[in-house]
Amino acid sequence: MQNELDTPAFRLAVAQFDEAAKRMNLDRNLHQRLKLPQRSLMVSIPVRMDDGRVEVFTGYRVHHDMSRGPCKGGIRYHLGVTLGEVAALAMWMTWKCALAGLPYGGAKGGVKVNPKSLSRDELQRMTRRYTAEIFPLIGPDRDVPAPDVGTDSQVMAWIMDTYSQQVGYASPGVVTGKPLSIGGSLGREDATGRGVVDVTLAAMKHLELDPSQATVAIQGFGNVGSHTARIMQEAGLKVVAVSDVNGGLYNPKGLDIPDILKRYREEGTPLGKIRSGDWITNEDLLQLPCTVLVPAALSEQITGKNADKLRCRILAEGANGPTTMEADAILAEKGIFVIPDILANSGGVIVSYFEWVQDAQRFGWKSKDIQERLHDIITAAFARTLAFATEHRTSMRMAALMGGIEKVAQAHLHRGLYP
Ligand SMILES: NC(=O)C1=CN([C@@H]2O[C@H](COP(=O)(O)OP(=O)(O)OC[C@H]3O[C@@H](n4cnc5c(N)ncnc54)[C@H](O)[C@@H]3O)[C@@H](O)[C@H]2O)C=CC1
Ligand SMILES: O=C(O)CCC(=O)C(=O)O
Repeated sequence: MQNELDTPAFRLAVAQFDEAAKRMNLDRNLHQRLKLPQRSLMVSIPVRMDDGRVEVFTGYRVHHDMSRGPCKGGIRYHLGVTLGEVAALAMWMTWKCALAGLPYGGAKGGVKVNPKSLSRDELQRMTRRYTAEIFPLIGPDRDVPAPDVGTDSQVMAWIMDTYSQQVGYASPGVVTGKPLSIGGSLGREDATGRGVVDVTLAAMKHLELDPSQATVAIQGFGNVGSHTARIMQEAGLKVVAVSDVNGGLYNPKGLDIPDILKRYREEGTPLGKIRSGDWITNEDLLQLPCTVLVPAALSEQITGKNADKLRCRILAEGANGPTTMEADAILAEKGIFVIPDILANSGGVIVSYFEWVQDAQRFGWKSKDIQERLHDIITAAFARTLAFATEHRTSMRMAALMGGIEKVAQAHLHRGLYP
């Protein structure tokens, strides 16, 4: 298995973990165990295509660690999906859930596919077959998937339906990020973006920066990027750049985000045809002068090659694993304040937790309560991480990782597994 795990994302996750484990003097046996997934399932997914052919897709579901509770983590549909990437994302989920104090372990899933190349019927058939193949691993008390890159509430609804058919009753708690009609939660759709804004505002307060004078550039305009843009603007910051896979728009005077959202999301107009700013590449976007840079697309975007060119004051990592370790060292030298992924983007899984609790309670919470509880949990995690980083003179990333790993280590210790 180790050869198949050997991908850039997995190497990054393990290198971060090794560094944190060394600093905290983590038990050697536990270190060896947590370097690898607890279990990984690789599945073949035969799908009848609309033209009658059968195409076989490859999918994965990985459980990194379940010492603290059921596993939790999204499902990614993307051509770049590999076992190593899914395993890295699962490891990050373990630390993320522990850091936020959620009673979960870490998991992730994925299918190597471009979902945009499938018809809606093909996508539904593929999702149902993938669910049937990973059925032995998932369940409300076992492993609870959610949306990630290339998946959304509709995909979660198909998973919930397929799982429910198998067990013979409606089981809303098997996934989060569902439509409201089948047990979804208010506020889950924009939760990751809302959390990014909550921690960005906390960082600005710490750095004594005025939000009304701040500019924001956001790479990625999907679930995380688009809601981050809207909520940043609602909070009084000026969003000067947004992008998707094809490139982005830049306007130093500020973009009209509600108008862009309406045309891009509701009318399907490509970003390049919305003339409210200059057209720039994704590489250009990362190098714009701005107060806050939010990578909200894929991993390893900020590397040893471009980190020196960043001109932001705060890097708020909406994406998972957007920054390599080499880049981290350069950003530290430049004095860029990094809010690491497992903290910055934890709003999604925090509200997923609320959804799972509401499903178990069969009782829906108000939007106001969800936003307040999200704010309380994520800003408390930010404050703990900042206090630890300051006291131990370490980076925010190492402080966040050590905070999460420590809770996982305690769970292993109390359960009598290690040392
Ligand atoms: N959806 C969620 O609740 C959470 C997502 N995340 C992370 O946030 C990131 C984005 O996820 P979502 O917004 O859910 O995905 P999404 O599929 O909704 O959107 C992805 C966006 O990234 C863009 N993109 C893809 N490749 C790109 C590239 N090479 N350069 C620039 N842009 C590119 C796409 O065009 C799209 O706008 C991922 O790293 C994901 O793991 C983290 C926590 C929760
Ligand atoms: O909402 C969830 O359960 C997980 C979201 C996710 O995949 C992530 O935080 O990376």
